[in-house]
Amino acid sequence: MKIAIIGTGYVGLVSGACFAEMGVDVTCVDIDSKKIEDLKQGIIPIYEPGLKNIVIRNTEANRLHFTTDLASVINDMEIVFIAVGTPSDEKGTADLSYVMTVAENIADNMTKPLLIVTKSTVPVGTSFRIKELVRNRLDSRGMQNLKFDVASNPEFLKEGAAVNDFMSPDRVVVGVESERAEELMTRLYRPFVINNFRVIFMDILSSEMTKYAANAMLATRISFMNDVANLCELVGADVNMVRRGIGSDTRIGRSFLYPGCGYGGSCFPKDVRAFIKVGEAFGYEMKLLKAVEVVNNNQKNILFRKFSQYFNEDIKNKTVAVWGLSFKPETDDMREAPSLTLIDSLLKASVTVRAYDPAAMNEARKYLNNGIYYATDIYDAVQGAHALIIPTEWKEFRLPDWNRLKKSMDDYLVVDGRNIYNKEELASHGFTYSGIG
Ligand SMILES: NC(=O)c1ccc[n+]([C@@H]2O[C@H](COP(=O)([O-])OP(=O)(O)OC[C@H]3O[C@@H](n4cnc5c(N)ncnc54)[C@H](O)[C@@H]3O)[C@@H](O)[C@H]2O)c1
Ligand SMILES: O=c1ccn([C@@H]2O[C@H](COP(=O)(O)OP(=O)(O)O[C@H]3O[C@H](CO)[C@@H](O)[C@H](O)[C@H]3O)[C@@H](O)[C@H]2O)c(=O)[nH]1
Repeated sequence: MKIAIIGTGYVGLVSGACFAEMGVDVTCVDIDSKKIEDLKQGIIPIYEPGLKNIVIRNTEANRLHFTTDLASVINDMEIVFIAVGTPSDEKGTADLSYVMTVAENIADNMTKPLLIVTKSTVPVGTSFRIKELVRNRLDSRGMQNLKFDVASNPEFLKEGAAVNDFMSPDRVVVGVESERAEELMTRLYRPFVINNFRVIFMDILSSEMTKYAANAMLATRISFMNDVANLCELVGADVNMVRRGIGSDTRIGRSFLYPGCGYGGSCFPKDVRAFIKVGEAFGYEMKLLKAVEVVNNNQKNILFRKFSQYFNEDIKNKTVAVWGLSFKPETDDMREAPSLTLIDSLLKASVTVRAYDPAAMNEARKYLNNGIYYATDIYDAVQGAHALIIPTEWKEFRLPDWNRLKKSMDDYLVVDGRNIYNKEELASHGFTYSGIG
């Protein structure tokens, strides 16, 4: 089976590499020629555990190819996936310009029947817009008889665990409107779910809706727990115990109940905004999701507030060590990372920032202007610091040498944005601890 994936970012590259791993002949297409040249040489543009080996192995096996030239490959394909970005526009609506440009490109070059699959996260109705656009452009080329199908196949992988999520999905959601599309997608996904067939076929609108509903539900759980944590702090309850107490109810479940300094990343923030806008477009107010967003924006300021309150707002010219810059561990992705909100507030308050991240330092430089010091490791970051703040829970932060840290710091506040430390233990080393909840 031959497929093309257009857009070689987090989703396109992981999907392409994983499909190739299952024996599919995959061509990854991108307009970024530097990215494509690098990939041909086994240089991976993102930090994603396990990805490099799969890319190199399948490139060497001649099952995974990279090109910038869609036109030269499209007519060899049975399926083409659209996996380009759908960022928020200035109003929070999903910007579909990349998706539509790709659809035009497909329409202007296809000469054989094709299944066009939307993998990007898109507002309900987008796959039908693609269908209409492609049909119109084919007709205007005099190709009224050329048949094609569309399908929706939203992606549910998490960054930092993307390969595993893709290779062993909880489920695969596919929206179709023709038997041919269902047959092709069944054939493509069978190797991933061979012992337990978890492909859920549905209509296209429901499939597009499922993706936003899943992310919105997860974001809602997080904002709910952040509210619960903030109230726990006021009433003197322990949110970690509350989390365990409610998570052991199988109706609630344990995952995605961790309070913190807000959700970030390239998906939850933009998809919650876009889902609210889908509601607006249909005259329906998504009140709950608006609150989810408000809670999250507030939570992203919590680390700065705790630091500032500890020093009675007298923070000018203080020094802060920030451990963890990416929006979550095991990725270098900085999109909408809570660390950005924190560092912005610190710099505005004339606080000196010494930052360290195991993987995202280069990426962080693109998001943060000069004015912060990029430390070589966690110990370098705390030199002369009055406080240590942790927005991201990388594993290497879990068990530091507290005595060594104490000797390097000028004051001893630890603001733990992900509740990875124990208050009593830190107190025994002479630190003042402030977690979430
Ligand atoms: N990142 C995730 O974890 C994740 C998970 C599930 C779904 N999604 C969704 O998948 C989509 C892609 O997200 P991403 O994070 O992989 O994006 P990304 O920004 O990492 O990658 C997008 C890629 O598309 C390329 N591109 C743009 N226009 C192009 C064109 N005309 N032709 C070919 N390539 C083009 C860009 O150069 C870039 O390499 C989004 O809709 C996102 O919401 C993302
Ligand atoms: O209990 C939790 C779980 C997560 N987070 C935060 O939520 C954000 C998102 O985390 P996560 O969902 O693990 O990463 P993403 O890679 O953004 O993945 C989400 O977004 C993707 C893009 O749509 C979807 O495919 C995934 O299913 C969905 O989990 C991060 O800032 C986390 O720190 C919490 O604060 N508490």
